[in-house]
Parts: sequence; C-alpha cells; structure tokens
Amino acid sequence: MIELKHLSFGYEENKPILKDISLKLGDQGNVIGFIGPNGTGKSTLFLNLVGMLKPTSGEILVDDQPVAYTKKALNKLRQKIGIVFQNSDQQIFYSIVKDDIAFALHNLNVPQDEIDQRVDRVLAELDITKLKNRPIQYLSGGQKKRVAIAGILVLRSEWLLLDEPTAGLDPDGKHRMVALIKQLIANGQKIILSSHDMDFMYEVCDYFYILRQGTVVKSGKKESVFLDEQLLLDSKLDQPWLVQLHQKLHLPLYPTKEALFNDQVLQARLTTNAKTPVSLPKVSEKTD
Ligand SMILES: Nc1ncnc2c1ncn2[C@@H]1O[C@H](COP(=O)(O)OP(=O)(O)OP(=O)(O)O)[C@@H](O)[C@H]1O
Repeated sequence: MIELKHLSFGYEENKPILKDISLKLGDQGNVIGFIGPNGTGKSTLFLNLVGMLKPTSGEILVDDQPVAYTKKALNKLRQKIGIVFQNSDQQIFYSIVKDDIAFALHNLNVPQDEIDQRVDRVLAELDITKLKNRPIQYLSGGQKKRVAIAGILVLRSEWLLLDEPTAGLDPDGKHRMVALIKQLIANGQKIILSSHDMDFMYEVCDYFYILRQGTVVKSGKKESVFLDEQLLLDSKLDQPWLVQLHQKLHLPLYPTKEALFNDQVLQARLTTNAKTPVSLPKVSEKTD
C-alpha cells in the first residue's frame, strides 16, 4: 500500500506544483491511472512516489512506513517501486542493451549467473531477445522504451510506475505497448500509469485519479469518472470514444473495444437495421 498524506511539492518556493494530495494506492485494483493535461504534475507526482523528489510538506508511507530519504532506504524503496520515465534516454546509461538491463542488478550485488538468467527472462517476456547485444544508439523509440521497461522489470518490484508509456509511439508501437501492459497486468503486476491518452487509460486501468493543476479533482472507477463530461472538459480532457458511444448513441458502456465488437446482440440489431430500406430526404433540384 502506498499512502500520500497531504502531499505538496514545488520546485521553487511559494510555487506549488502538487497541492495537498491525500490518497491510498493499493486497494482499488492492480492498475491505477493518473490522468491530466500537460503540465498538471503527473511526472512530478511519480518522482515523489519513488523518492527522487522530496515532498515540500506532507509525507508518503509505503506499507505503513514513512519514506526515508537516506541512500540505503531509497535503494530499498526502488526495489519496491520501479519507475519508467516518459523519456527513455533519461533512463538508459549503457551502450549495449543487455548491459543496461543488468545495470541495477549489479548495483544490488546480485550474483552474475542470476543476473544472466533474469536478463534473458525479461528479454523473452518483452519479446526483445533479438536486441540483447544491440547498441542502444541503433534502437527505435519503441525499442528503447521496451529496454527501459526491461531494466525495471528485472528488479521484480511490487509496483511499476509507467509515465506516459505510449507518448511518441506510432500506431504499431502503441498497439505493442498496450499489449505488453495488458500482458504484465495478466501476470499480476501492480501498475501505476500516467497519461492523457484517454482511450488507452479507459481500457487498461481499474481506478482513476483526474489531476488538474496539481490537485485531484475526481477519483473513482470508469463509470463515475468518465461519464462526467463537464469535469473532463474543465480538465481539458476528451471522453474516451467508448464512453461517447454510450452517452450519445445509448449503447451499453463497453469496457473495451473487443467487448463492443464481440457483442452478438448489437451485431444482430445492426444487421436487421441494415436490411431495412432507409428513405432519404429528396434533394431539391437547383433552378437557375
Ligand atoms: N525540474 C523542474 N524545475 C522547475 N519546474 C519544473 C520542473 N519539472 C517540471 N516543472 C514544472 O512543473 C509543472 C508540472 O510538470 P510535470 O512534468 O510534472 O507535468 P505532467 O503532468 O507530467 O506534464 P506532461 O503531460 O507534459 O508530461 C510544469 O509547470 C513544469 O513546467
């Protein structure tokens, strides 16, 4: 359980970015989403969660213990909560893929044969075994992101924080990233995501926090958070398309697009309607 108690944070004095946030992460499901427009403080919050930034006031408790900011305590914390940054270049230090993934394990004095096993396993899990000996500089953005995730997964931390995991990826890269996250979720990995990609968040998360200018303006499950169109508009966010279909065309609220496309009852109704001739309004002829 990660608990934030009246957490505030500012990079500069008297300019708070995060304002009095209190919440508990861990009892609402395994996949938690923080949603908010650019600059609202999502990355700043994540950096506070892993102890890379220290709250200006308030505190963070992990499993009921306040986070301590000594080197030893922070190393321990990072084995519990791993973070994958939005920009993979901030995370990758070595020039060869396998060395970069093994980096943190060397720091923790894990024996070499166990490091080799863990690296091979994570490469296979992320379907990037062929990249093992590749120089990082020759990787695409999507491949770098996978290597950055591998470098954290190899630590087997309880929580995985993914900051904007689909940012900058092309449609194929995005599909592959969504599939990977779904696979991690199916394996029981606890994940905290940040994004303003509403369709993606709607489909993968169990519970949501909407952030606006550093405060949580709403939290809850899909049904309560996404049906509030005005709240999303005020927060400069779009409604997910599945929610729009529900609210504007009165279709059921499907949790995923697969659920929509596999709905036999809906398909039968649409097929019947398609066979009914539709009388189109007459277009009046133009006279000069
Ligand atoms: N190192 C820093 N020093 C000073 N201000 C910063 C620093 N990093 C971020 N900020 C400011 O803090 C605010 C929140 O930024 P943050 O990156 O946390 O937002 P975000 O919600 O993650 O945005 P995005 O969706 O664009 O990644 C912004 O106004 C940003 O300019």
